[in-house]
Amino acid sequence: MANPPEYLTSLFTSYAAEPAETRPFVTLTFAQSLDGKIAGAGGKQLPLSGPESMLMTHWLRTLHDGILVGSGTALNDNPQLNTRLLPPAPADAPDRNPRPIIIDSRLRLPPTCKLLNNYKAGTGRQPWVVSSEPSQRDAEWEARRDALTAAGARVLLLPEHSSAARIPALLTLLRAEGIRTLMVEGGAAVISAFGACATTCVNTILITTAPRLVGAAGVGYEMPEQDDEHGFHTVETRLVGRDSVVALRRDA
Ligand SMILES: NC(=O)C1=CN([C@@H]2O[C@H](COP(=O)(O)OP(=O)(O)OC[C@H]3O[C@@H](n4cnc5c(N)ncnc54)[C@H](O)[C@@H]3O)[C@@H](O)[C@H]2O)C=CC1
Ligand SMILES: Nc1nc(O)c(N)c(N[C@@H]2O[C@H](COP(=O)(O)O)[C@@H](O)[C@H]2O)n1
Repeated sequence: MANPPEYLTSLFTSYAAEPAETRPFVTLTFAQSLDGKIAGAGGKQLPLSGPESMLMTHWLRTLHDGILVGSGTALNDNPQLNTRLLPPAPADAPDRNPRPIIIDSRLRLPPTCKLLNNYKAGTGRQPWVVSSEPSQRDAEWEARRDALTAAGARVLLLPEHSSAARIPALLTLLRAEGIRTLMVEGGAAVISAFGACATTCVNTILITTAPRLVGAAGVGYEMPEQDDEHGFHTVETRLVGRDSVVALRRDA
């Protein structure tokens, strides 16, 4: 298959061509177990998606300008967030990899991480690391900022906000930097933060559910109760390999 499956492109064609001026279109997406866990005990990274739905996730990545994870995921999983599972594209085709974006208030991302190594090797876009300038001079934060910049990252600064205002401010910043479509992959704190403002900040929620149980010690996430009148409605339900994929869209 040389292009994303039609059921994925059709989720976005109706609106992603005309992004709002002030915020990107946001797709919140992750894989979970039947009992709603996204990782194992102690945050152990789990291969929840089967090969077919993992491939789908890589196609989904091609449909977004940016791919965002929190620093917890970046540290725990050392992810690549690229499209390496896809069949090779023609040499003259545009880069299909989305821009990796890490929310990292304390700048904990290691300069030796795979995202920066891939960028240096030409197999990934330059990672953007979004932080907030400390309220007082902080030599450690400055040293980490300088080390990340020297390793190739771009550090973007978000003004300090209350926790409820941070996601809207982040989206405004990313849209001003040219991100029109944003795929949010996790982890638990980031999913919960986007979930809390989903009715204004998220356009599509796409959840892959794998047929396994992780148990109570696994890592879960929080979502607010869905409001039938103003909430999301189901636009896709399908089996992808052994996993079920459900997509919800927020009413315009
Ligand atoms: N199954 C799946 O699809 C996925 C699973 N995971 C799993 O999730 C776990 C990591 O989750 P967490 O530890 O919760 O880390 P996280 O990836 O959610 O990152 C938490 C960090 O993100 C930043 N952050 C979060 N919310 C913010 C907000 N509202 N404003 C500003 N900054 C904010 C902060 O720096 C915070 O320390 C790992 O076990 C990983 O394997 C991660 C991604 C996808
Ligand atoms: N779709 C999906 N299925 C799973 O089973 C997963 N564990 C994840 N995790 C997310 O993907 C990131 C890893 O990406 P790379 O393979 O390194 O490109 C991981 O950090 C999570 O964000 N996703």
